[in-house]
Amino acid sequence: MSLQMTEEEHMARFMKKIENDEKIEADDWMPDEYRNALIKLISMHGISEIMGALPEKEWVPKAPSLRRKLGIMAKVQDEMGHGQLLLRVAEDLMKPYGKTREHIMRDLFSGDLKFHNVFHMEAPTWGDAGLIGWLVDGAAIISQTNMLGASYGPYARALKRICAEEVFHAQHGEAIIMALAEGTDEQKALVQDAVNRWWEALLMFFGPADAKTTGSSKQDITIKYKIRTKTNEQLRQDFFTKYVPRMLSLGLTLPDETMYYDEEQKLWVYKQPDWSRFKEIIRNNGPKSKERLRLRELSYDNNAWVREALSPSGRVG
Ligand SMILES: CC(C)(COP(=O)(O)OP(=O)(O)OC[C@H]1O[C@@H](n2cnc3c(N)ncnc32)[C@H](O)[C@@H]1OP(=O)(O)O)[C@@H](O)C(=O)NCCC(=O)NCCSC(=O)Cc1ccccc1
Repeated sequence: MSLQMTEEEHMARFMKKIENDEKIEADDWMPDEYRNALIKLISMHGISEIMGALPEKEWVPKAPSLRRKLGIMAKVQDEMGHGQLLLRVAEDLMKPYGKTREHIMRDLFSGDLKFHNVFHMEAPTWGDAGLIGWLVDGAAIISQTNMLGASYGPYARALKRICAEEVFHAQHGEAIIMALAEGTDEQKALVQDAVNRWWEALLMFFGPADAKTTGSSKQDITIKYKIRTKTNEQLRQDFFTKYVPRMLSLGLTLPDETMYYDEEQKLWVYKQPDWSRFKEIIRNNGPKSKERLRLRELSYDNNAWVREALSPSGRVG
């Protein structure tokens, strides 16, 4: 019967499901606009988790104690796991286009698929390693809980597990930052320097407020289809509300002297980051973009034999 339905009837039924908060599953009919928005969002999210493992991976051999080494090693492993989980979700969506995870990886190497701005940045000290866990994972929790009720079932279910693990990651980061913030002057300075270095990248984390910066924005589409509920700017404001008081209570100085909370508007007023720099960074012209992409590509090629052995046509042993 469903084969005889017209495109309009399919669309009406689909929108009814969205309105009723029913989940859309991988094999259900969906409009191209919905599928393409999900592919873009989930492949970018998945690949960012994988690229996101690299800055902290640099700190595994240099962690200051065995306990910290085990903690950061487990986190790196978790992030790679999140990436794999999400790439599987994206792969299912790309089936009608005959594309696989291999294509996502190739798109990353060719520059066609962008990864998250924060993972193009340097992490030169142990303060940066702690700050990534505390504030980058903290920002990730805010953006991802915004999609826990996503209309696309496979993504919502993957996010449930991912968010639960991200909470551990944020606690791991917070523990590192608290230890440094209660330490010597030199240790306190490590945290402040890391905050100064990461502030702009953290503002950029949630994306530009509207399409003026990048020329396109899928916020309207993702909100219309109930993939997310809040806009990029609302998420950024939530981040300030949660973390600015915590940063101040640790004795940290905000790198933006002009920032304040406007009681009337119920909004944080802050200095905009340099959005032209954001565009450059996500075009793989950030401080660590090329080096991390090279590393990713090298390990992808070195491990080709594993994928080959596991493929149905591959030989094992
Ligand atoms: C909220 C936002 C980030 C941005 O909302 P959107 O609806 O996409 O905004 P909009 O359409 O207005 O953007 C216009 C254009 O700009 C692009 N663009 C925007 N922002 C960024 C950006 N920040 N970086 C780079 N590009 C960005 C966007 O793609 C689009 O490109 P186009 O012009 O179409 O080519 C959304 O993508 C999201 O929720 N992602 C899922 C969660 C996720 O990715 N989490 C992070 C990683 S996991 C993590 O952190 C855990 C972890 C921690 C530690 C270590 C390891 C792992």
